[in-house]
Amino acid sequence: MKKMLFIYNPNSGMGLLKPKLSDVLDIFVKGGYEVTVYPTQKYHDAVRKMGEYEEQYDLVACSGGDGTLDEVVTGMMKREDKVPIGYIPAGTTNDFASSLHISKNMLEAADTVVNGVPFACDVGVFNQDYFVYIAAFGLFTDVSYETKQSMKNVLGHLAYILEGTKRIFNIPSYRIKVTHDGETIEDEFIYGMVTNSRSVGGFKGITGKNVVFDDGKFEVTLFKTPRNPMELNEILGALALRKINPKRMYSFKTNEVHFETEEEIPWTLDGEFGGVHEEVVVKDCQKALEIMVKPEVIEDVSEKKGTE
Ligand SMILES: Nc1ncnc2c1ncn2[C@@H]1O[C@H](COP(=O)(O)OP(=O)(O)OP(=O)(O)O)[C@@H](O)[C@H]1O
Repeated sequence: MKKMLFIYNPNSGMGLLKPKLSDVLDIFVKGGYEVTVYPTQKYHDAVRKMGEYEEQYDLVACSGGDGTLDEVVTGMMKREDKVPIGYIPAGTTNDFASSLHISKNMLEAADTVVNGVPFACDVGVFNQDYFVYIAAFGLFTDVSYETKQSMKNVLGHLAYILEGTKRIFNIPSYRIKVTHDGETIEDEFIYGMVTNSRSVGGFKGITGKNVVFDDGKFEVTLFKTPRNPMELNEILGALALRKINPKRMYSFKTNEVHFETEEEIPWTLDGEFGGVHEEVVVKDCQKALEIMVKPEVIEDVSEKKGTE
């Protein structure tokens, strides 16, 4: 029998897993796995568990929100013996799962874990850390004025806060030197994100078109600081239409981008606090990990699309 480690966050988002746990485990066993189950006990526990296990598992499955997936991916990236990851989304937003068409129905997602196919997916390297689908700085990424939920739904709240600041004009702004592909941009920004995702905080389309997850490239979207109400309105308009406005935003694809600031700025990685940094190097580690997906979606999420 094949061996699976199943890590889940009993506290995550909607608490959907608990009533389905027995059925989920049944699907895993019927799928041919002997399962070791581990409910996370505290913050960062999944990373610790990933770093400690000595058994030879054929698959590591996890269930929880983006934070739990991020921890399992981070733990797997640090291991020599990498195996595919299965994911049952149980959080509130689940941007990444929806990008990979992983079902919100727990039992369907459990079926994909054991009967799906491994998809070699890009992983983001952020200085010494890792992320699955978004590294972001700026508004809402400062823990001191952060509520958990607003970190998740970044763009919704970006629009919300900007609406509220129409008159006050006290939006935190950062002067940043951004370098990618031999080009340098120096400007003032209120918000920026490096993504490998089709939706951010439920906002589909804002990270650009033709996003695939194994092309070795991120989408980088940077929002310039508005200097007057008209510029602010242009940003709000772009957010409402989920479209890039090249006058107010920079948008490009790259496999490596550097951010340098004079002051430390707060970042989030996959919706969790990612520390404050003056210098950040983000690299795309192409096809670094395998994630289980439904066979029929490979063509849609992969760069092979259209070239074969
Ligand atoms: N038993 C626990 N008690 C407290 N925190 C935990 C526990 N297990 C995991 N965590 C932490 O909770 C954080 C959030 O986890 P996760 O993303 O799975 O859920 P969520 O935040 O409810 O979901 P979503 O991100 O979709 O809103 C993670 O950083 C994780 O380390």
